[in-house]
Formats: sequence, structure tokens, C-alpha cells
Amino acid sequence: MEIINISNLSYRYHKTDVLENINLSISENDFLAIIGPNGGGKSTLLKLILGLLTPQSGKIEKKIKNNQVGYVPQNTNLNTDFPITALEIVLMGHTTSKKKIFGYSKEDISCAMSSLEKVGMAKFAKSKIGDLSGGQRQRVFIARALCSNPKIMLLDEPTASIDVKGQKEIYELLKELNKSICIVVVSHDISVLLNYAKNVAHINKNLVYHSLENIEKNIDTQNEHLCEVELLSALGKTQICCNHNH
Ligand SMILES: Nc1ncnc2c1ncn2[C@@H]1O[C@H](COP(=O)(O)OP(=O)(O)OP(=O)(O)O)[C@@H](O)[C@H]1O
Repeated sequence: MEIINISNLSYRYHKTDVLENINLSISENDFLAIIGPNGGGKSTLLKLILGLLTPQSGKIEKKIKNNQVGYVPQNTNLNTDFPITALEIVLMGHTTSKKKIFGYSKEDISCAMSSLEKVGMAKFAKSKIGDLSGGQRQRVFIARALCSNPKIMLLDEPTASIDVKGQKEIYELLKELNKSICIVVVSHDISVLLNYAKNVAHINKNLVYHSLENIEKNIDTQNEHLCEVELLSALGKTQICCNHNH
């Protein structure tokens, strides 16, 4: 079932066109990778889907409620000196809590603990966020997004500045979550992503869509990243056929 439909969407900051005539359909069990060059408009598209920006033309139809969209922003490694625990970070994800000012209810805490459990971080609930590794910290931010029981989770560069082993663990976690949640990931890690994504949207002002569901994914990313030449050759093996220029 389709949960988001984007049609003829264009966006410009001041007088600069950043996205032009974007059409995209996202379904409930999708694992969509959004790739493309720096400045291509990937984060802008996520902000439009989240409703943080309003398109100048075209429309985004969401067939789910706004609080069913989970978001893991870029740069969650900032402010790691702030004395806050993993559990407190996750509690911030509650969108329906009635006790926002003077603490959280037992239900909020048990829901936050269950989110930490889902990402394998329950035993770090009381740890200061600054004492966790980059990968562990990212899991906590994913747990925060899980708190609102999202139907779709948008992640902006979730594995940036995480080592290769940690990156693979994050993608394995997303694969597990994808059994019940639609996942949309903006990433530059094309070689890793291709082992997990079902569909790819390449964005560089315009959008070019590739479905990966019916192709054999035989890219070996067990230990390291592929260089671009290896990646292109791997793509050749999978017989992705592009009849356009990126
Ligand atoms: N608030 C803003 N005001 C003006 N221009 C902006 C603003 N935010 C982004 N831009 C510009 O819009 C373009 C697209 O930016 P965006 O962040 O969406 O790209 P991106 O594909 O996510 O890039 P990256 O891979 O580097 O994160 C860039 O040229 C950027 O400089």
C-alpha cells in the first residue's frame, strides 16, 4: 500500500531551484535509498516530506498521520558533552506524552525502554550519551524515532562518521525494522546500501528511480567499502540497466 505520493514537486531556496518536477511513490514495506551528489537536494526532499518545508509547486500526499513519521536527523554526534542519558534522549521522542514538563509517566519510560530494547541498547539506558560509540549513539537516536510507533522512518546519513563494522550493524538493524516499518535512508554509502535497499532514488535536482527488488545482489561488502570502479563492475554483474545520464 502506498503511504506517500509526491507529484510534480519543485522547490527553490530564494531564487535557486534545488528540486525540479519530482515524482515519487513510497509504499509501506519499502526500503528506499536516496543517493546523489553533495547539494543534490536529498536533505531538502526529506524536510519536504517531514513538512518542515513547503513546496512552491506540486504536492506531497501522506496517507499516514504526521506523528507516524519517524526522523533521525544528520549530525547526531553533536553536543556529546551534554550530560544526558540514552534513556532521556529516547524519552524526547514521545509525541503523545501528557507529562512534558515535570517528568515522564511509567508508560513513557516503559515504552522508551522497549524502543531501546529493539535497537539492542537497553543495557546502556543509564549511560551518558557522550560515553557511547558513534554506532551506539545512532541506535539511541533510532530508538527515539521508534517511540512514536512510526509507519515510516526517515534517516539522513545515519552511518556518517561510524566505522565500517558499526555501519553494517546499523543497516542490519534497519533491515530488521523494515519487517514492520518503511525505511527511507539518505546515504553516500552506495555499496553498503545496495545490499539492503529495495529501491533507489538518485537525486540531483531531478529524480531518477531504480527498482532493485528483482535483481541479484551479489556485492561483497563484508569488510570494506568498494571503490567506485569495483562498485560499477558489481553493478554490471547485477545487470542494472540505465538508459539515461545521471
Ligand atoms: N536553508 C537553505 N537556504 C539556502 N540554500 C540552501 C538551504 N539549505 C540547503 N540549501 C542549498 O540547497 C542545495 C541542496 O541542499 P541539500 O542539503 O538538500 O543537499 P544534499 O543532497 O542533502 O547535500 P549533502 O549530500 O551535501 O548533504 C544546496 O545547494 C544547498 O546549498
